[in-house]
Amino acid sequence: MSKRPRTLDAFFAPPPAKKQHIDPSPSEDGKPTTNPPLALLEAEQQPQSTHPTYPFPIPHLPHSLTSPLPSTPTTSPIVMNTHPDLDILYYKPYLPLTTAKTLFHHLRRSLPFYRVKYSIKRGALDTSVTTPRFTTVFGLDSSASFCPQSGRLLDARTPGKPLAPASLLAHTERTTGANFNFALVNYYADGNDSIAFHSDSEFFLGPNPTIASITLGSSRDFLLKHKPTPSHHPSETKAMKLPLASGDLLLMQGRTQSHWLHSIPKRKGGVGADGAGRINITFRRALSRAGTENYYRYNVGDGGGGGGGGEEAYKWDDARRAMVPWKRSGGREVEALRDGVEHRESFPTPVERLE
Ligand SMILES: O=C(O)CCC(=O)C(=O)O
Ligand SMILES: [Fe+2]
Repeated sequence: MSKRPRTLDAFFAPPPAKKQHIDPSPSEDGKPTTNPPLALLEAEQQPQSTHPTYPFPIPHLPHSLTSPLPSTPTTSPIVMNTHPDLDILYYKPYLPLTTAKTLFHHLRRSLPFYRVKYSIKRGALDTSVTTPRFTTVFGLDSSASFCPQSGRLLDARTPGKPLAPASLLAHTERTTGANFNFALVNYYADGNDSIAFHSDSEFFLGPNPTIASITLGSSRDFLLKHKPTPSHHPSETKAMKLPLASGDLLLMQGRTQSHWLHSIPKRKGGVGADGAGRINITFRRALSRAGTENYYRYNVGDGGGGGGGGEEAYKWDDARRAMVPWKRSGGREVEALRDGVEHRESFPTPVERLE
């Protein structure tokens, strides 16, 4: 077992040693291309990372995915700052199309996802909510680390290692000038999967957080509207629509989270024309342990970094072309889950999201 706490870096970092090289197949014009099947094949041959609380082995990104990320951004962003309080940079595209496609298939195939169930108070009533999309999360706030033996979260007094520089994360940090320590991953399998209007203005992200949001796979509409104001500004009622496409990056910053709401509405007609689902990665920076606990609770459920257990994991099944419940095995997982039960009770009241 690894002695090093492995979180975001374990997934996004390139593997430590290049064991073998598979030449990418040439395209018609003779230039090498990143070919998805080859890249996936390559991924299967990479050493796998482990994480004591995650707790499944996860393949590293294939080299063919890390090498095409240039050291400087290739496109200038569209600046969206003429509406009140809106401060968005829209990189369209941010990743080359073939890279985005390969990354989509790699992530969908490799990651365990969850459909987290939780309860919220509506008036006096406890209402049970099932998140209407698949989610998972990687990362730790800057005050926390994982104990590799027990899977517990350790507090600030325990020396934790900073996240290692990693390919997609580092590229996004270089592009945006921001620093991140979390990646939330959403998978919208079809048009019924969605996220309701909300803002990511959680206190543990600090005031005016910067959030980088990457789209992979199918396009989906992203709606933005201003939060209610005393003057009933028109942007409260007429939502702005951005058709986010594979490889796009949206950087939300400044007063965007404190003053605007965003959503991915359900879409009639199921999946997009390309027949695939959509993966969304958001990079964020949590400033306190409350961030770690909240993100794991709401994106992995009680099987995640905070301990607990019981949330069902799903994995992509190539033959059935669907997410199917994943039957896990292995002693380490059971140990982490058992260990987490008592720890779960020490959670602070989580920040709730309305679906
Ligand atoms: O899928 C998206 O583009 C948005 C996801 C989102 O808003 C969130 O996870 O907070
Ligand atoms: Fe959001």
